[in-house]
Amino acid sequence: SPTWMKEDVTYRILNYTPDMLQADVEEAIARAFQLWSSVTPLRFTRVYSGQADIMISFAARFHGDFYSFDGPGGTLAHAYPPGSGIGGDAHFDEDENWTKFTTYSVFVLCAFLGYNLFLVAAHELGHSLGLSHSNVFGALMYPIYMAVDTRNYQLHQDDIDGIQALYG
Ligand SMILES: CC(C)C[C@H](C(=O)NO)C(=O)N[C@@H](CC(N)=O)C(=O)NCc1cccc(N)c1
Ligand SMILES: [Zn+2]
Repeated sequence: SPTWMKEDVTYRILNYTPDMLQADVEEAIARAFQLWSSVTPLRFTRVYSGQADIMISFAARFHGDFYSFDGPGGTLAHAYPPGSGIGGDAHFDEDENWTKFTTYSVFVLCAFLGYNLFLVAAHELGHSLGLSHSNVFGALMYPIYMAVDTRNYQLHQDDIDGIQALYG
């Protein structure tokens, strides 16, 4: 599978979801990148203009590529494997409710607040780095989202093995 042929990879946040504070979006994305940089030689640098390797955006329905989003639920986001142009880019479905909380958060009394952006971003960035889905239940790259406590989230060994097979 394709990988970035360099250790320094740039990313740019093109727009924001109205569901969260911009600072919380930026922190969720930065923490998601840190998960992967902590187990690879990769370094991620945020840029604020021009072309970045990984362009991050929120959009709904048709958004200019061949994979339109589907409204609330269903597909939450998608990301392209490493490459030029759209390669590496990650798109998040704006019709989802994005949050920094998880159902384990003390702030959540009962209602399901939505999808944790850090968790989904960590999964999507796995794709942006070249990982495909895992069949290991509990792995970050498992195809189905599971709300877990994200306060001190650790990559599953399967995720570490996968990314180190590409960049170790
Ligand atoms: C065929 C793909 C475009 C599906 C899409 C996905 O895998 N994106 O990476 C997706 O949004 N899958 C949903 C499946 C679902 N609605 O349960 C998902 O939760 N993926 C994100 C995710 C986030 C965090 C953890 C895990 N394991 C999966
Ligand atoms: Zn996925």
